[in-house]
Amino acid sequence: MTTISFPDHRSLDFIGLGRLCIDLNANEIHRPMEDTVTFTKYVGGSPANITIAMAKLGLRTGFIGRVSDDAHGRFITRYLQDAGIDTTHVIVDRSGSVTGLTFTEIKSPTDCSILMYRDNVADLKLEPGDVSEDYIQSARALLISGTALAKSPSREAAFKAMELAIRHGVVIVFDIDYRPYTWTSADEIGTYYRLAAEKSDIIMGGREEFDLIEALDGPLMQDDEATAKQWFKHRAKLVVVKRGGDGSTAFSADGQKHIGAVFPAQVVKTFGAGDSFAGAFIYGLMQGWSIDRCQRFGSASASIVVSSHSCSDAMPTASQIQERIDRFVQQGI
Ligand SMILES: Nc1ncnc2c1ncn2[C@@H]1O[C@H](COP(=O)(O)OP(=O)(O)OP(=O)(O)O)[C@@H](O)[C@H]1O
Ligand SMILES: O=C(O)C[C@@H](O)[C@H](O)C(=O)CO
Repeated sequence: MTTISFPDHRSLDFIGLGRLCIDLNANEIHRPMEDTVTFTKYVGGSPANITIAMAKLGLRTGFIGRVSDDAHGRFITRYLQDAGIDTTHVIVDRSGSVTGLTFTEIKSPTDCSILMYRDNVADLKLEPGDVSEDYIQSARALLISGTALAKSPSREAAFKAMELAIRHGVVIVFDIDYRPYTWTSADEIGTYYRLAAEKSDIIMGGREEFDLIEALDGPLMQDDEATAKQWFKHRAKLVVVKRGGDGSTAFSADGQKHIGAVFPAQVVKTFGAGDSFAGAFIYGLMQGWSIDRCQRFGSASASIVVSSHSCSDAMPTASQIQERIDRFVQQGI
């Protein structure tokens, strides 16, 4: 079994890098956003959600990012601190930037969409000088979310963080996290995502996200096995293809394929599944669990979060996840 070897004797388990935003989730659901009057505010941003998930699971976490110099930035920083996440490298951006906003529309449990306001956002103002070698070196794992590659100087900051992580044996988790905003062309997307994927130990994404970054490889791709082989040529030890309500497939470099099942849920909204899955899955890897157990843990976590109104707030503890697994085992699922 391919296990991921995380370095020991580090002061942090996990550092997230990139998007620190705000989710505004519709309160009046089962209708189009035009008919929504009120929203509930949560911390958002995929890397923030995943880091919050890791903190809720009891890991020692930190974050490298920029927040806006206003009440939204202060809200985010305070929330991270309250969650036990180190914010010594969360920087207040003083260029007049704003916090990215994600409005969510919940038309039905299976028809959800997000509307993102991302002009002049603070998270993409992250600079290479914000990335400290000592800080990177203090972690067992570093999460890079693909949207951090969408624009300079965040792009260069992310690549610097990856180079430092490689230098110091920090495991790089690359969540493709494709969001169409900010990117200018398919070639730009392919170029930077591929460069990042080639440096990463663990790559996670949806089938369509892998197709997007593998476009250069032509029609041969769109096949999970081919995708895994493609990235095993580089540094990857684990490639996870997420397929929504159809579960996930994890490929390990030793040639094994692991099918992850889905835990039934009373779905409120579908988004947040990937971030909760990722947090619990990586947590399991850091415990030295088998990949099958990590997938179960990730799927159970996702089933909790898709049954909730929020993403970040709803991230569960390890006992909550295990309780859900135990309940389904007792029910023979
Ligand atoms: N409707 C659902 N019910 C239960 N579990 C789900 C559901 N949708 C997704 N999951 C679980 O979450 C995992 C990841 O979901 P998905 O593939 O949607 O990730 P994603 O596209 O990154 O999600 P997000 O919408 O957060 O970006 C799946 O492999 C599955 O285990
Ligand atoms: O990643 C984003 O910017 C949006 C998230 O905050 C939101 O919770 C979501 O869509 C998670 O999948």
